[in-house]
Amino acid sequence: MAYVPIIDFSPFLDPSSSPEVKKQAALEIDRACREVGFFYLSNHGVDEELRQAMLGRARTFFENATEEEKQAISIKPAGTDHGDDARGFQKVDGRGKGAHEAVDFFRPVETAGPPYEIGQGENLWPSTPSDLRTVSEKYIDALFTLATKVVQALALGLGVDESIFLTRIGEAFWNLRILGYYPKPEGKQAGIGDHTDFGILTFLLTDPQKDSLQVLSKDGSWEAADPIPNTFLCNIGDMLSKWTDGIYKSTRHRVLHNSDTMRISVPLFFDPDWDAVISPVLPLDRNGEGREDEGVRYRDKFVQAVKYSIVT
Ligand SMILES: O=C(O)CCC(=O)C(=O)O
Ligand SMILES: [Fe+2]
Repeated sequence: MAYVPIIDFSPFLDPSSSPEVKKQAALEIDRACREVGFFYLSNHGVDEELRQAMLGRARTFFENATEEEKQAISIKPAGTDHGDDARGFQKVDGRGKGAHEAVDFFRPVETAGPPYEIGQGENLWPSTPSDLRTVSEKYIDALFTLATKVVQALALGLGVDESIFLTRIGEAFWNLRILGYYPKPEGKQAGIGDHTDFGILTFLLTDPQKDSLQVLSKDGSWEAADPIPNTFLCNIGDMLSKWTDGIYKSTRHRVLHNSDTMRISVPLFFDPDWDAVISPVLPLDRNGEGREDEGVRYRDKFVQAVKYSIVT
């Protein structure tokens, strides 16, 4: 029995499903969030052709982009030139953590720059492949629709008024990342060091390779989270953990990639609005108003994440 549960999301997409059926599915998600922090979502409504197009474009980038092109779109320090410390290409050499290459794109933020503050610059789209941007934008749109529905399902499972969540994700800050794990980098481990994601929910799309991603279980063992066809692997980020006063866990995970083939993955991080303040909505006797004094402004969390390089 796999450690991470599979959740059938169709009750939330089928307009004819009864409130009881929806509630049942919401409670299944709730349980996965409390106990594991990860779940596979099946029957999620995102077109398989679009998912494969997204994955395929990411692979084309890592297989074909030249070093010059990677250099041209590499992340530059905020405040200099057009840099913002966050958007663009990076080669992570590992140093005991895990070697990989990544390109990060973020929701555009209204900004006065250049020069730009952290995270507030322009996306640096590569020209290989030439339609990476159009495919990504279509993919992000589809994921946005899905993520909003998942957040509604979370509210239902928690018994919280969904507007508390929806008013803070109307312009949710997203981060689309394309990742390439090259096989057997010399003297290094291909992968990503263990970490938690820091937003609300991550929707992971990967190629079919197994034995790469691992999830830390409650009893301290690392459990495989291998891809399951036609599903998204979803996990909880720190902001959702904060929102639920730690009842939902942002679970640590890592990638150790040892095969001879390059592995491609595409996480979409779905985060709160850039300026949203996230404070605990639980327990419910607080009327879901949250404790503003304990609130975290998402953009401050983001800046901190970039500064201390938890943007892995
Ligand atoms: O590549 C993966 O499977 C996971 C990537 C990940 O955890 C991340 O980028 O935060
Ligand atoms: Fe992650």
